[in-house]
Amino acid sequence: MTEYTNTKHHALRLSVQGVSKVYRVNRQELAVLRSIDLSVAAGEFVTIIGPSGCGKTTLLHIVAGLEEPDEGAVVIDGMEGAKRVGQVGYMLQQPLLLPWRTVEENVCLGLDIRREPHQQARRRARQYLEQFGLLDFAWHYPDALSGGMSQRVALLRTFLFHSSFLLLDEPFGALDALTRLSTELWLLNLWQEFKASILFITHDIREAIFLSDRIYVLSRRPAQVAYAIPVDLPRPRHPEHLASKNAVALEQELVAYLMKEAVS
Ligand SMILES: Nc1ncnc2c1ncn2[C@@H]1O[C@H](COP(=O)(O)OP(=O)(O)OP(=O)(O)O)[C@@H](O)[C@H]1O
Repeated sequence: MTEYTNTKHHALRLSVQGVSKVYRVNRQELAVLRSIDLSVAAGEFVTIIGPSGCGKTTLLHIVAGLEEPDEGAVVIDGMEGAKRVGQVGYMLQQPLLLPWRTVEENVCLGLDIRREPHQQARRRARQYLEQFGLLDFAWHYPDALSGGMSQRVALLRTFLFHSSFLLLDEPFGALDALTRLSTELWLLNLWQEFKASILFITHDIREAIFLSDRIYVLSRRPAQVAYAIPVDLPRPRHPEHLASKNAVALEQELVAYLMKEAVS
């Protein structure tokens, strides 16, 4: 594993320490995660990439507190065990918008759950809908939205509820290439506006490089951290950064590793 000292960011938001997980199904054991260490610092955008089925979602579930590890610890903002639950926002690949609520009402969902005063919540939602180019859709229902728009609404909802630390599980997997790129740029704007910390899962090497400050590369199951690689590209990111020497070399390194893990 490549050692990496984080100098740009300071406060540690997440520390995963020696996490292992074995599922037991029909008296059979499936070792999924083996001694995973990783961290996310304040304001950092960190991505996990790894072969299909290696245990990425399981790891995110453990961070969120939906599952418990067999060994190891997860510390979020200094809180461990059950205390960490509810400290992060978690968004799945499917946007899961409520079909009976308009876009504005969907974006307000978390604020309503938190019992923020009705008018105040709507004012805030409208401000962000406008700032992030969604105001024209505010009174639409989810079934009238494209896939890319639905993901934007779901992301904005997650940011408004848990603005400071988000877990995103392959949120753009179902989008076509151009929509995906514009939604990635949109997410980076949102991340910078909220100064959030993000732990992101993707299968897509280009996406990992484009978005991240650092990438953790997992081995096949039982997943271990094979590398933790800093992405040495300027911010704010532009699509042309992907053609730079650094990005191309990193992409080749990741492709070679992941192809080897997928076939061997
Ligand atoms: N609750 C569970 N009980 C038993 N096995 C499970 C459970 N959840 C996941 N698994 C198994 O654990 C392995 C890892 O699954 P997981 O979804 O974490 O991988 P992943 O890397 O996110 O997959 P993908 O790349 O397909 O998104 C898979 O073989 C899966 O079938």
